[in-house]
Amino acid sequence: MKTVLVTGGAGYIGSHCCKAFAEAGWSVIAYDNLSRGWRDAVKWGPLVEGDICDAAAVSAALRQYKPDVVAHFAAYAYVGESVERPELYYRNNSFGSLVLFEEMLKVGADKLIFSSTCASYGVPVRSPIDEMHPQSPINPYGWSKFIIERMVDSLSFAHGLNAVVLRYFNAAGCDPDGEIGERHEPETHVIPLAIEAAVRPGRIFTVNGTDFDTRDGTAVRDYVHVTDLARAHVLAGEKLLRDKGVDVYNLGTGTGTTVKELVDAVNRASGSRVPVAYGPRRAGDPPALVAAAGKAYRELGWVPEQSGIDRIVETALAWYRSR
Ligand SMILES: NC(=O)c1ccc[n+]([C@@H]2O[C@H](COP(=O)([O-])OP(=O)(O)OC[C@H]3O[C@@H](n4cnc5c(N)ncnc54)[C@H](O)[C@@H]3O)[C@@H](O)[C@H]2O)c1
Ligand SMILES: O=c1ccn([C@@H]2O[C@H](COP(=O)(O)OP(=O)(O)O[C@H]3O[C@H](CO)[C@@H](O)[C@H](O)[C@H]3O)[C@@H](O)[C@H]2O)c(=O)[nH]1
Repeated sequence: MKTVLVTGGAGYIGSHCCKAFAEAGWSVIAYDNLSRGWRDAVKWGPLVEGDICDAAAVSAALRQYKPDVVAHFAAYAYVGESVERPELYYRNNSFGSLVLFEEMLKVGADKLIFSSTCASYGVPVRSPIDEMHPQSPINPYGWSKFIIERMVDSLSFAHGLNAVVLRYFNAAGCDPDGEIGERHEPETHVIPLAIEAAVRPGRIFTVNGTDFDTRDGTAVRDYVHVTDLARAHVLAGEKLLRDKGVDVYNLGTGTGTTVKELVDAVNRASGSRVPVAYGPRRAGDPPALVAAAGKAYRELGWVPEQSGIDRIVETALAWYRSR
């Protein structure tokens, strides 16, 4: 049986990946400091409570569990917060990743799956965005991830680190079995906030910006179901067991959805109307991010199966109601 150590395994995407790896027959260890994760989201193996910035704790976990693959999700991931407090992002994400990678190399753990982001592209110069698109982030979160990607390249060249870098577009939806879901505190993500406004009396959903150069003036994102993302990690893990080097894949669907279209989808799924207000753009938000993900389809054999916007909203709403 192969073992994967999942940093950030108590978080939203990390916990869904723990489930996918366990279902594929892997032994799963979650490594998380619970700063933004949830103890009860760790259900498919032990939780090691530790910080990626703590070299001794990382080293102890690697030595104890000897993972075949490390899947590295642990990070802060709010675009808006990163604009206000960039130092948090460079320390926790960029420095923390360096500590993790150094400790991995010291113990000979040389296979990494890294959670990168379409936020590393910045404002696209062409769309859909393929992996060769220039990376020029417009927020510190995107830069913190860009820096980690460059570290991965350099450590691969110098020390033989092998990696699959996955640039996710917008993770969305929840486990269709309802075992885990999207939980951020504070919640800043568009789908849970729109659902909350639809379901809880008195809540109003604010559209951030109506003057983007998009089909209805609101921002376009490529929403991809978290369960589809999770499956891509298992395929990436299997690839790492076969191949050496560094490979980069976009994970998205190729279909963009505007904020207004999302609100329509939440209206359809919930049977009520989201009360909407219109506000200014949020700092650091690109107008449109849509993936060209053909490389992942071709090379990993990954096909998104649950990423239609209605299915995403349906699973997110079911999770919300179950709580
Ligand atoms: N949510 C998205 O749409 C999206 C898109 C692209 C990339 N990503 C990336 O995917 C990863 C997971 O995102 P998420 O939405 O699940 O976030 P999340 O906040 O739900 O999960 C992150 C987890 O990492 C843990 N963590 C943070 N700092 C840590 C540290 N120093 N040491 C140990 N654990 C730490 C948190 O406690 C949390 O459980 C992140 O790397 C994020 O940048 C997310
Ligand atoms: O109440 C809200 C919340 C969000 N939005 C807008 O909806 C879009 C999507 O926002 P959000 O759900 O916060 O996602 P992103 O800001 O795109 O960031 C997510 O997706 C990125 C990839 O695009 C990841 O890297 C980040 O970690 C993840 O938080 C943006 O235009 C937001 O301004 C609103 O209009 N109203």
